[in-house]
Amino acid sequence: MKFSHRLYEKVREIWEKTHQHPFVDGLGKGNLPVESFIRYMKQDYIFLIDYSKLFALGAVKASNLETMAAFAKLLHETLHGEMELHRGYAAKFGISQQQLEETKPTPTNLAYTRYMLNVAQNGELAELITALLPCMWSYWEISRMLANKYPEASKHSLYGDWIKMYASDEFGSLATWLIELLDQLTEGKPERELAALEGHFLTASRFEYMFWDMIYEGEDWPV
Ligand SMILES: Cc1ncc(CN)c(N)n1
Repeated sequence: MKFSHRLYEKVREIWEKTHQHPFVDGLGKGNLPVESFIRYMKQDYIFLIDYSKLFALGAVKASNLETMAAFAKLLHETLHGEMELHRGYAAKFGISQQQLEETKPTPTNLAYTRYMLNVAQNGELAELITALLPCMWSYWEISRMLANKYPEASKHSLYGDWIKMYASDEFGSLATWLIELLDQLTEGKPERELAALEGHFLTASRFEYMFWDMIYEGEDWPV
């Protein structure tokens, strides 16, 4: 069995629960309150600033030019493709780029990005990938699931662009490239190392669920 299949099985229940989360469902149904989406978009923008750095670290840890170039492409696509989606939404809501950048992270947002950056800085390339992969892979899954479940979802005047971007073949091909690289890197690795990688994938999948939930519940610092 490919290691990515093992990872998928490990987190299947968490991802299914994520698919049913009212925030995610509201994106598909189109009835998510706009204030929740604005809060998400601002938190996600600063999340992506840190997330981009993981790709830069991936280029540092890559062992060949082809892999370096692919991480550089992922970095570019995140800064200029994915984050452009957020800047476009912000402009619609009258939020400036500076206001976006000055958003203060919630506890869950900060904990999630610090966790991934810590793994990326201290671990080898396979660890970096398992920590960042639920982010890309689960968004690709969620958006395709929503597009199938709610055929009108990708035409929604507000949330349609979000669904189209994450369900796109371009986004999917970046996620698939990472999955395939991880499968190559883990071939023949001892069980002790595979279990540690599985642990990163599980933790990041839990954080993905928590990210949706903290927006929905309006999490903030208690003091
Ligand atoms: C929290 C989160 N997770 C995943 C993605 C998809 N890159 C995102 N934009 N934000």
